[in-house]
Amino acid sequence: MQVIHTDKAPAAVGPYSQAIKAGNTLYLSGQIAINPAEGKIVATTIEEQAEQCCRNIEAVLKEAGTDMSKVVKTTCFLAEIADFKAFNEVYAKHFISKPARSCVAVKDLPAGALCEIEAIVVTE
Ligand SMILES: CC(=[NH2+])C(=O)[O-]
Repeated sequence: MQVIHTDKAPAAVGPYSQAIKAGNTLYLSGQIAINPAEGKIVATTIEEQAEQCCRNIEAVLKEAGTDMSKVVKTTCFLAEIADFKAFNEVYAKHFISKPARSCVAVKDLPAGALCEIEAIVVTE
């Protein structure tokens, strides 16, 4: 088991790692729209927050030596299901390979985030 950490993605806001590699599978913790340089959520709209989540995921994947094309499954959490369409438009620009996905609306997300994305990657 290998812990993945990069300063180019936000530090965890709780007791978890940014990602854990176990065998040829990489499990990414959920990313909310924390800007790693600021250490807080700066983005205000769902589009901006979705973009920051994707950038954070890309940074963790890069640290692990992989990329978005290897993501096999994501789980997406929205604070408002009304954001589904706008969220999808940003998400689709990053997850071009269309991994399997579940997307649900939840009551609240950490730090008042509007969205959170977690991902599973199978490496070679
Ligand atoms: C943001 C997140 N991944 C957590 O578990 O709080």
